[in-house]
Amino acid sequence: MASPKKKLQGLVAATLTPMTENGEINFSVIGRYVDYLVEEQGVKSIFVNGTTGEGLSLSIAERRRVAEEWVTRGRNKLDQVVIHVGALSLKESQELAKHAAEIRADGIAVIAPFFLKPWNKDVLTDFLKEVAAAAPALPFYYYHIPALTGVKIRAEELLDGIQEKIPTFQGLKFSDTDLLDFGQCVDQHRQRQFAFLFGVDEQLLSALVMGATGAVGSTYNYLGKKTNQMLEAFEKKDFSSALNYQFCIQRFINFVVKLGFGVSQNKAIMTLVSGIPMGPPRLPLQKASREFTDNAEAKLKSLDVLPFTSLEDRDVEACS
Ligand SMILES: CC(=O)N[C@@H]([C@@H](O)[C@H](O)[C@H](O)CO)[C@@H](O)CC(=O)C(=O)O
Repeated sequence: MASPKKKLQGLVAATLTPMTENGEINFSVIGRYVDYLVEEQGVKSIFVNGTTGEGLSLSIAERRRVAEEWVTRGRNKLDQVVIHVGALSLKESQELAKHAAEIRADGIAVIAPFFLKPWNKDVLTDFLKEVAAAAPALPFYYYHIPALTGVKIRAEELLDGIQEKIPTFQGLKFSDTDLLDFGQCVDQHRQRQFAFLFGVDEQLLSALVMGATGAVGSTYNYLGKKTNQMLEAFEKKDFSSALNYQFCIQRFINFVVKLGFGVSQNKAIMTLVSGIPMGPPRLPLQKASREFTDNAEAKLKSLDVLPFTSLEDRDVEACS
């Protein structure tokens, strides 16, 4: 059975895939991106080629190169690099899983195939098992994101007996708001040392209470430091501070969600906060508007989350 160097825990940034203005992948900034995550956000693990990374919008050749670049640039700097290898084609998924093992990534994750869909737990498990078998030495994570895949098989149901079928199964990345399902996954498998990684950043505190062992998300690219403060407060059982941090994060996410928030907007915010150009997203996504970026910047300043916020910019919203 695969055993990771150590359990995947804490914050895991779902990385964006930087692109040039003409839509090619901008590999040249990935080294800077790694340093930024580690040094400025205190985030030491990453999840590559997922939703935020537009993994399903990249060609297989691009996905391989992106994975390679993150693994290479992250060596001796990052704790863990998990590669999302989900694809509609089982063969492509297996090729990516094998490749992740060859480049010595720390783990692989897979979403449910979402065009011709598995309609029950056993079929989904069979698909995941075939992918996992292509990388028998790598920890395997199931990436549950029913709102995007349309595959509504409950994670609790899927986890039942999964390690008997997929010996490398190591954990769950749960990008859904159903805390009953999430809580039952934790409750029923606590003794197995699985990683339970929550994927709804604005609700992380509730998931921590349920037993989440870590979190994978888009906003940890630029709100990692703030979210780490929440994790520290939670760890110290300072629930009132933890709640303040969560509310602060929620104020920002709630604000941008109302403006329309997704991968494109995450790219614009990350560019603004880190100074590293993320470029536009790939079609069918469209670049965030200037108006969106200006509004997001003003909100971040009012919450005192931007490194360049001056004291005069602070208002009563600021959360420490
Ligand atoms: C649907 C979606 O993109 N969810 C994000 C969240 O981080 C999300 O952006 C955040 O909670 C704000 O709603 C992550 O779960 C996605 C993710 O981890 C990934 O990119 O693989």
